[in-house]
Amino acid sequence: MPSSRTEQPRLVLASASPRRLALLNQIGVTPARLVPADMDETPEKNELPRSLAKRLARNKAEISHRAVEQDPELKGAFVLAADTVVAVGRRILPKPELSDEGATCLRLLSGRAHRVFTAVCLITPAGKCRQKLVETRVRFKRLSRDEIESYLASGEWEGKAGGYAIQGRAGAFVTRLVGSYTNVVGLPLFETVTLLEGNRFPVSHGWGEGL
Ligand SMILES: Cc1cn([C@H]2C[C@H](O)[C@@H](COP(=O)(O)OP(=O)(O)OP(=O)(O)O)O2)c(=O)[nH]c1=O
Repeated sequence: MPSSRTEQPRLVLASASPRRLALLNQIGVTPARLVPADMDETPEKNELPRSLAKRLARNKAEISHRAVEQDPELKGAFVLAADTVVAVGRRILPKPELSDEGATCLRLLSGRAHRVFTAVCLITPAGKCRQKLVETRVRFKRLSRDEIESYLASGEWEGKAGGYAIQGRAGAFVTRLVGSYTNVVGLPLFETVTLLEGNRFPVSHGWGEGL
């Protein structure tokens, strides 16, 4: 319950991703709590990449919101969730855990353009669900067998959508990017701020005290 007129409303981040937390912190937003949603992220039959991202972001937000509403300390907080999907055409790439799967992703991405979709879902204190879907086009250089091998040895791909992390070594594979860079990392900052501010969660309010 806000006690003074300068008090910021509370935000719960429905994510276990350290990248999402770091991106939120980058814009001066500190979640009151992390309440990740544990759920099956398997695509449905014939599900399109953008539909999958939207469905999963919404489900994550709703699961987390239910837990938040049960918690007297958090009840009434905003809940923010996101889901990132990498696709080549209609083909959805996995979040590989095994190096074979990681190699398949990299061979598929090599020398080609692909799309990264991140859906962001915000549940307001009034229980309204607001979503945005952001698309970024990324092109990779042609990857040699050695480059694929040494990237796999780095382990940076594990559990990342499409089997790479643009914020790490794979940044050097990118020959072209159209759209939001932070969208690829997992949380499109421009659109997230627009979503938050459009729903009465001020973000840039206290920026005078920043860097
Ligand atoms: C393409 C790409 C993805 N990723 C990451 C972002 C996400 O963490 C992950 C995509 O999986 P997600 O299912 O979106 O997120 P997650 O399971 O890691 O976290 P949570 O559901 O708890 O929020 O891949 C990068 O870090 N860099 C990249 O370049």
